[in-house]
Amino acid sequence: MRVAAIQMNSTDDRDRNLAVADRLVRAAAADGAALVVLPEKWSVLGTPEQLADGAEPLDGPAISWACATARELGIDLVAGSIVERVEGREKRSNTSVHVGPDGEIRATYRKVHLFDVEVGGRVYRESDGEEPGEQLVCSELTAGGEPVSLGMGICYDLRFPELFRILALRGAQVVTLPSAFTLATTRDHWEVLLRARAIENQCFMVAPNQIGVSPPGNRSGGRSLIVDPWGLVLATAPDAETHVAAELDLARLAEIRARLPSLANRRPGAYAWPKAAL
Ligand SMILES: O=C(O)CNC(=O)[C@H](CS)NC(=O)CCC(=O)C(=O)O
Repeated sequence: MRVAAIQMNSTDDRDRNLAVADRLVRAAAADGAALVVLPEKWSVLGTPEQLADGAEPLDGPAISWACATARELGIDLVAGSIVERVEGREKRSNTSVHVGPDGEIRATYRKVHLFDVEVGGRVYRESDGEEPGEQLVCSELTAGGEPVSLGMGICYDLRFPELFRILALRGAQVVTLPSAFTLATTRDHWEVLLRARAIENQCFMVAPNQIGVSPPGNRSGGRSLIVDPWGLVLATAPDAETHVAAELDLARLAEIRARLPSLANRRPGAYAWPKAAL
């Protein structure tokens, strides 16, 4: 199965972002990708006010475009994450949407771990405007007539290995991680964490990142990556708005899990912390 990660420099200009996404998703499909993944907040990225203004429901312009485009191109499209406005709720969600080749929404995952962090001289308080999701999500797609289990994470989730372990135990073979990782943490943590999650859970990681400056001057680090279950980097994006693609060999995944059965060798019975220590 050929997959692609789309790297973007999204801004608060939704029309501009949709036009770039449209061009890059079409290029990825023309390059043979059957699964294409957009980055975090690809449709609108900006100040908290701009994010609030750019929020939309799942039948708004961004996901409507994603459904029509996935159907037209006959691809599975993980429409990164968008800032989702939910009827009857004050705060928004950071929501990743899997659309199938028939243009139907297959799964939605709302980011569980929100980014309330000081890094690179800036303060991020994602929870001011957004509400965390309360459940982990695996979706499914079909490649060469075989079902493929798709685990869904978003950006800062990458720092919580338990999320990926649980997705792997539920059967995830390919994990998508749309991101807007900061420049500082892309430099020092991004590749290490992605390769670790791939190695320890023996799954493919498809991780498109934002690149460059977005309002009000936040910097994202690019280096969108596709990693295999042995931890090898199959593709890295250069510093540009572009797509990168790689062929995922699912037979290799099965072989790695059979020969180095660390998932099967877990000892959950020994992991219960002694009650006396709590
Ligand atoms: O940067 C922006 O403008 C927008 N960023 C985002 O939307 C999100 C939430 S603020 N970024 C992350 O989760 C970064 C995680 C991260 O960078 C890490 O864990 O190191």
